[in-house]
Amino acid sequence: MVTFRAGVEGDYDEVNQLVQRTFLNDGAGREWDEERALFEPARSVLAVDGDQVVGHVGTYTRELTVPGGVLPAGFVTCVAVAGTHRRRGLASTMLTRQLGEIRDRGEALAVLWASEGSIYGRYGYGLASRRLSFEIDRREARLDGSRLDKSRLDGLRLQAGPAARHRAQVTDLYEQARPARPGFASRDARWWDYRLADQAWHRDGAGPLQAVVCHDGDTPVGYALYRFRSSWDGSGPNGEVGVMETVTTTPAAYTVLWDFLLNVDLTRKVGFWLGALDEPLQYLANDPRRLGMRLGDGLWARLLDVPAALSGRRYAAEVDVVLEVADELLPGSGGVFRLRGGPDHATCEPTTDAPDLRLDTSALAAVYLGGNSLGSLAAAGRVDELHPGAVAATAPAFTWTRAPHALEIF
Ligand SMILES: CC(=O)SCCNC(=O)CCNC(=O)[C@H](O)C(C)(C)COP(=O)(O)OP(=O)(O)OC[C@H]1O[C@@H](n2cnc3c(N)ncnc32)[C@H](O)[C@@H]1OP(=O)(O)O
Repeated sequence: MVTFRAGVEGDYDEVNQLVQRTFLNDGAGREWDEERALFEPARSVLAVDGDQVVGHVGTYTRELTVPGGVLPAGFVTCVAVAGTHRRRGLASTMLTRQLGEIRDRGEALAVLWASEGSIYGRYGYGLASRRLSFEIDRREARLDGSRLDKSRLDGLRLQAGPAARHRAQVTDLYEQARPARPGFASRDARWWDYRLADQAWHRDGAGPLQAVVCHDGDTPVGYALYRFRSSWDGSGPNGEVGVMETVTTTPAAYTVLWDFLLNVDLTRKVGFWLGALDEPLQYLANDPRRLGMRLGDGLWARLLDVPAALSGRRYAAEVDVVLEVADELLPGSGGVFRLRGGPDHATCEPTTDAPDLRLDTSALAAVYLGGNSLGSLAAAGRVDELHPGAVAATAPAFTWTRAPHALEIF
């Protein structure tokens, strides 16, 4: 019989083996101390059959930047059920129990990256951010010289080398950028150990992790993490630059860093898998089509405490609206709420007033980070307008200056 329990300290190895197997990795040589250090056993839910762990869902305790704020959130990870025990409801039981735990800890929302897009909607998650991936033929693509203000680029200089050597500057820049960008997640020392860990098996044939830091005078203003992959074919050099992330505090730093990444001798391609939907590169390139852009999904979000989540973000325009939120899985998290908000204030409280808009919790999650328009969800029939004009009056408030951007899969 399968039973469920919280994790304990000694569970990591068995959980890791289960996760490696279910993700179709052989697990060989994938012992990873930096990942082990992230494991929060008490936040895991395990399914156990006899003495065997046959299911797991995990949660990391982190902060998530939302429009105009930073909130504690449950970062859901390592959802796995053994092949022998699938489609019997084990994941549903664990994921539901996990959502209760996240809510009871006072975290207003949960976020995750989905292995398959069809899994999480049924648990109230909504696709809240998207990513653009880039596969750039660098002989065809370059930054458009006419858009580069050379006077602003003067005085910027680059310093490159093994990523670990630049850790202090990189972490500092990330902390400066984090509060302003929805989708960014807190990274304490353990998370930086993990991010900068340079496991050979993780390189997928590429070289060691590199950092390039841009300085304006003595001040660091941006960095990129990347790897080179050396390759030669019959016609000569065919190397690649694989960009992991770029974080900048000025537009000039962004331009200089991408100019560097696009102009590495002996390379032909630049890959960037986790770009933002509004990645500035697409507005700087001489020919955006040459950037090989592809749309992908990003963070899925699940609201657990609607008033805390909605009052914890800010709004691009003044809004005063009553929302009826249906939550089939966790009815206690739904209800009717009045949201009053603007660029520098927000309150959200249960109300008995008549609702202006009716939507389910996954539709609200989809617009929560500002990555989807409420009007688009309404066009899909996922928001009911109960008061004429309510969609048009509310949609602009839920947008934000920048698209949400999740920099890393966890
Ligand atoms: C955040 C993350 O970690 S994402 C990673 C998710 N994990 C993986 O992809 C690893 C490989 N897959 C697995 O381990 C399992 O198939 C899981 C965890 C995805 C699902 O576990 P199960 O115990 O089989 O799920 P469960 O029986 O509770 O099914 C719940 C529902 O989800 C559906 N479902 C489950 N897996 C999938 C899937 N891969 N694709 C589409 N639907 C799915 C089921 O059909 C079921 O639907 P229903 O409620 O309409 O009947």
